[in-house]
Amino acid sequence: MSIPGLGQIAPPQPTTTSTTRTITLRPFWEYRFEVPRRTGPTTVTPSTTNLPTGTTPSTTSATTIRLTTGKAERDGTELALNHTYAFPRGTRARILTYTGATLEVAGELPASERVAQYARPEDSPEVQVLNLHFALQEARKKAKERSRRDGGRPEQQQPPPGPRVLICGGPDTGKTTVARTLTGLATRAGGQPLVASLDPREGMLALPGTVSAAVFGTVMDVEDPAGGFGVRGTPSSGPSAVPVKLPNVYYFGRERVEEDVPFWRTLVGRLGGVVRAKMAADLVVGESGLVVDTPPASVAKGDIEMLRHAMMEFAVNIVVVVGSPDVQAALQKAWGSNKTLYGEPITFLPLDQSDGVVPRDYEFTKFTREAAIKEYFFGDAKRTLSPFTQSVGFDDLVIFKTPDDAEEGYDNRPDGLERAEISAEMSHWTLAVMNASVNDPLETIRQAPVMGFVAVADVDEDRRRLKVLSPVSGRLGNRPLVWARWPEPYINLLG
Ligand SMILES: Nc1ncnc2c1ncn2[C@@H]1O[C@H](COP(=O)(O)OP(=O)(O)OP(=O)(O)O)[C@@H](O)[C@H]1O
Repeated sequence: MSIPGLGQIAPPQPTTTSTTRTITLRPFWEYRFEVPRRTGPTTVTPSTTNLPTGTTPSTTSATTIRLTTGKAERDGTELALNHTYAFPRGTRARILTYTGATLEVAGELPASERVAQYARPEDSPEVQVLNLHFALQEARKKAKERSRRDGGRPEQQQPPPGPRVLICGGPDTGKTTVARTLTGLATRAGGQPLVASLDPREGMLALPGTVSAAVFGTVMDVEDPAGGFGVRGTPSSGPSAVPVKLPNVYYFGRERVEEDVPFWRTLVGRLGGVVRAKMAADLVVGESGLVVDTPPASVAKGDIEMLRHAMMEFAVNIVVVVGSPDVQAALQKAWGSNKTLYGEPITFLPLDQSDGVVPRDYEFTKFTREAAIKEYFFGDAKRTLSPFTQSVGFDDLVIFKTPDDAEEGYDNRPDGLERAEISAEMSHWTLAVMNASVNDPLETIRQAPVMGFVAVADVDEDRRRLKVLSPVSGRLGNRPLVWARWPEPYINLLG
């Protein structure tokens, strides 16, 4: 991927080698790959696979995959036959087939690749996910029957909506992949499920540091490094490969929930309200239900209470615990005998962790975070966006910041914001533009939905002016901006 104006993305190297290979997948086999993060020599991890060799020079800067026969999908979203999909740098993904398929893999050699082979379909961890999907489809069918039969009742007696599923488990167990797959499969079956992401490290359809929810009523972008949950799925000033989703986004501004548990709980409460309203307002959305992706949980760290809070706010009636029996046991003990606000029992389902899940290290998550920020402002290889650059006087902007943790009394401050003095320290940070007025109480501003993000390209303290990049044009002065602690300013966007 090479985006004009971004100095830190290395240009394609003419010396890069590529292979054009044919990969044959039997039913339930998966082709797993990672596109290199940088250009340069790459090595392929040897494996017990049917990966052929054969090298031809190429300048293509991404790995491409074409489905040439059969049917295959990426996390629930089908690949079109004979369409060439280009996967950008840093993509880690798998292409799975239920019935057998042939893929043509070309372009840059993946940094690692293997074919996961299963002697019998039931050996694949995906069978459990598929069975769960079918069970959810049954529940959606019943919700539809109920809402057609009892939908006209007064609000308090409304029937329960479709299944509300919370996906949880330890770190790197494949939670987001399961959430994405269930969403893709539901959308493919004609549903319009709501999806909520409560993990601020990832940021669904938004920059990292946020929690968000959106209706997934249309197909997801197979080429998105985040498999359809990334920033390219959100409205922008450019065209989009697939219809965009309209997320409700709240800015947490920190990496981990434990850094400010009360504020995370507040935002989850707000998101829960949005989700309940959307389910009540739209029959198809209500019947399709909800999928909630959660931050990694550890019993030792006391995260059970965090999950319990999310279960309550979203009236969850199915809890899927991926690869973490201890989390399941603790949740069931704490919450197993409770009922949802619709009076339904709560079902706990264990799922095996797929052996394909790759733990992500610091460098990888930093790369994906940077890539998401760049993509938000500049687009991707297929869709170049031109961010609007404006020079603004210090006195024309109202910026608030979260005070340092060390500050006295911080824990007791209900608003958690203070007016920021603009300084060179703000250079290269992204700021959230809040859907509030600069005159609103600080608490209201901090909990307001996010309209979008801007990046501070430069601060000229002598002239008291800032250079600000925004995805669209428009005056910023009447909207409060929030400068939080995360994501940190790794990159100079104007290079
Ligand atoms: N079957 C698979 N084949 C190949 N890669 C996979 C597979 N399942 C998951 N991955 C990859 O493993 C990584 C971790 O998966 P995922 O994000 O689903 O885990 P998670 O439990 O949500 O992580 P976290 O604890 O950080 O929230 C991702 O890069 C994902 O694309």
